Amino acid sequence: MPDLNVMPDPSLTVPSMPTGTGKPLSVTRLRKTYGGVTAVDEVSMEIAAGEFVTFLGASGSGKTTTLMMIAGFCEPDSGSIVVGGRDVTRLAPQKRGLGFVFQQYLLFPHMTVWDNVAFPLTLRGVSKADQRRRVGETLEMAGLSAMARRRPRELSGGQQQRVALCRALVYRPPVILMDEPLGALDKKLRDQLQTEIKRIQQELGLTVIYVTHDQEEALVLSDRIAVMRDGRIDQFDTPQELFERPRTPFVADFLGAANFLPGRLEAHTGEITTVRLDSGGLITARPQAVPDGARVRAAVQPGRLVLCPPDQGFCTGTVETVTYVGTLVRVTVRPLGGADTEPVRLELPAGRAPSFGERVGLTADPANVSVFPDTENGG
Ligand SMILES: Nc1ncnc2c1ncn2[C@@H]1O[C@H](COP(=O)(O)OP(=O)(O)OP(=O)(O)O)[C@@H](O)[C@H]1O
Repeated sequence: MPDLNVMPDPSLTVPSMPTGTGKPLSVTRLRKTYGGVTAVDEVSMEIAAGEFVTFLGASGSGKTTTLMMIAGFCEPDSGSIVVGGRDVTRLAPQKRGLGFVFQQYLLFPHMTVWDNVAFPLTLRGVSKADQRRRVGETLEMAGLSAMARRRPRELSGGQQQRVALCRALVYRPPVILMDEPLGALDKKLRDQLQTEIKRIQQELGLTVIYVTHDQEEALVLSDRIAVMRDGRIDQFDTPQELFERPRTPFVADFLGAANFLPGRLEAHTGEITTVRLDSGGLITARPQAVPDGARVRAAVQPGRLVLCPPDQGFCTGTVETVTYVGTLVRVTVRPLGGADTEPVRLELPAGRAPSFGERVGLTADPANVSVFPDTENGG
């Protein structure tokens, strides 16, 4: 039974946090080396107030180092960080006023949920009355009001992570930094908390910088994603742009496990680029600044390919595998003839699945086909 004397007055728990609390953040030519390793290499980005930005990349691509420099836990070799117009590059972490949520919840085990969430306010000398109001409304927003008197060990992993989120939100930082905050949770809980994080971020207009190596998570949460590789940003764009207009083969592959079809650039006509594939067919793509005759790779996501009658698309082949994954079906097609016999991967609605062994044609809207120089093969 909770001690009702210390429970917040319900009249004070009506959510009243102002929206639009987030501030813009700009990072200019941030660089960090460790011995001979360049962890972060001249990273620059402008993040708008209220934007949800994710650093996405493989292990070792520099995501955490970039975030830690923004947080102030890691000193950059050069470059600057400006939050809401204030240069914070040389400030100690606690002077930057940013919020953090990490994979490890780092809650105080001996304190109740309420006290854990109130802690940043106590540190900042916020009055008791204000603390009650802010902690109350923050817990309510995260659906934790009923657990205010529990200690962390009496909570599930997901609930503990929500408490950690509340603790970061309670003092309304202008920017919240999150490093794989859902990394330790199972898939179902991750999905649930993703929705909650997004809801709270939108409700409050928070600026969030989020680190993950999980592309699905990045796509669900982000207004924009910075795809990182070897300490640099390959592309910083909306999820849609990254999918539809990947600027590098790495982005095309990392986001959508693209098919890369080797060939030679045949012609540019108006808004269309034509590539003669090694498998014999012609594929049309978005215009690209690649010279005629160059070796190229035409990239197309499995979900952007469409079946057509044999001999009518850019490729004709035989259905090699058909795998149902929920409402989708994954299909591989082995192209007939030509030098290129790599199977092509498709993702189709389950109702449109072809049969094993069927002969099919493949086509794609040119707007969904990217062309990249094939640097390994003379492009
Ligand atoms: N304290 C350190 N000392 C030496 N090298 C480091 C240090 N921290 C990071 N690095 C190196 O810097 C590079 C970038 O590391 P970082 O942790 O930023 O990558 P990441 O993308 O966050 O990876 P992960 O997803 O595995 O956390 C890696 O090559 C890493 O080994």
